[in-house]
Amino acid sequence: MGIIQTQDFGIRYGEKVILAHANIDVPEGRFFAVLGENGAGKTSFIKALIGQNQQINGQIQLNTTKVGFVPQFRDITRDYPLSIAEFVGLNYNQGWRLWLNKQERAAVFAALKRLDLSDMADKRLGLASGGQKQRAFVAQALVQQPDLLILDESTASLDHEHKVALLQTIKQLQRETQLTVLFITHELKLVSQFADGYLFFENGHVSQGEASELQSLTTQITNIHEEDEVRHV
Ligand SMILES: Nc1ncnc2c1ncn2[C@@H]1O[C@H](COP(=O)(O)OP(=O)(O)OP(=O)(O)O)[C@@H](O)[C@H]1O
Repeated sequence: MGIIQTQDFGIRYGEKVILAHANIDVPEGRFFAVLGENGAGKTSFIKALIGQNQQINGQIQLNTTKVGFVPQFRDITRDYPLSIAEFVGLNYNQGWRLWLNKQERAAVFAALKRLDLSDMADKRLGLASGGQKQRAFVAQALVQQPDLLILDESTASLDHEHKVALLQTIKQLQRETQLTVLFITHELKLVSQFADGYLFFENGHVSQGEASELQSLTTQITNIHEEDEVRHV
């Protein structure tokens, strides 16, 4: 049984149809790229999946309650007061508890270690580099050992070297812990080196495919963009 399954699933906002007749089945333990143009419906779909979008029809099933989500935008300015470890530990904090128990602390440090942040656990997050911040965001999402990790454009603001490093870490995690990863991105060429499947949102539909098809999808989409650019000259 797949970890994510939909049957004749759709999303509409009023009269506007975002997605229709979606039938997908994402197997457990895989790394899936979530692709599509701006406004194609990727975020709407993810929100529906985690129960934050009720403007839906048909069936959508998520076969786990343990989901880690790394959102696209985080407002972490230089004066943000928490250390990286405290920030990662916020996953346990419901706004009323100031300290963690022994087990929770151990889970925080395990997540920091996974993301190679042990040496900078006490560094203030506001002063961390872009790459370190992204790793802290992922560590926070991992603390409660999710079965499904969803990342929304986590590599968008990083330079190439840090993009690759973050993807390598996530790939290793997925392989070693049987985590299912949904990686929302516009960086097709980059993610095609790591993903073993994809969901592609386009014109109100979603298609699902294997890693072997990602290369041709990349070429197809790149060609469309190049044609558009030529037309606009
Ligand atoms: N709550 C809402 N009410 C009405 N329209 C919405 C709502 N949320 C999103 N939309 C619209 O639905 C469409 C799909 O948006 P969505 O954010 O899901 O796309 P996306 O593929 O995630 O885009 P991006 O890559 O830019 O993040 C867009 O046209 C957007 O303006």
